[in-house]
Amino acid sequence: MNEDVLRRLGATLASRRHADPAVSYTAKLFAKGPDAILKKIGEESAELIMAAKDGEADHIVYESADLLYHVMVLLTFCGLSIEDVFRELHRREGVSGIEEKNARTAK
Ligand SMILES: N=c1c2ncn([C@@H]3O[C@H](COP(=O)(O)OP(=O)(O)OP(=O)(O)O)[C@@H](O)[C@H]3O)c2ncn1[C@@H]1O[C@H](COP(=O)(O)O)[C@@H](O)[C@H]1O
Repeated sequence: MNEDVLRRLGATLASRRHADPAVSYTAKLFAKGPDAILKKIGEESAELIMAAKDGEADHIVYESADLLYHVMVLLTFCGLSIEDVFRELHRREGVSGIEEKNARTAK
């Protein structure tokens, strides 16, 4: 569970890079290219916002999973992995939100 499920999903998505778009939704997205993946992220974000407005827990979880999946597809397409995101989240663990905000505005 936890990080492992995202690692396994990442490995599955990487294996879809050269898969048949007729049998893999991920391969279909890869074949369509970055604009199609970004469009899906926009749509899924909007669906999550609507679910949150409705306030039904199962729906929020369902739409969050859809969005996470599409973000994972984007990371894979960009040659990145969830490990890169984990590293960034681990870096932030020891930093308060205000410190992080100050560091960003100083850039
Ligand atoms: N987690 C997911 C996942 N979440 C969402 N989706 C797809 O994303 C779609 C999002 O649905 P929408 O509601 O936006 O609408 P839709 O009309 O179905 O999608 P579009 O045709 O509009 O793009 C779903 O219908 C699924 O096809 C996913 N597809 C795959 N996975 C994982 O990826 C693995 C590999 O999948 P394939 O590449 O299909 O083998 C699977 O085993 C799963 O673990």
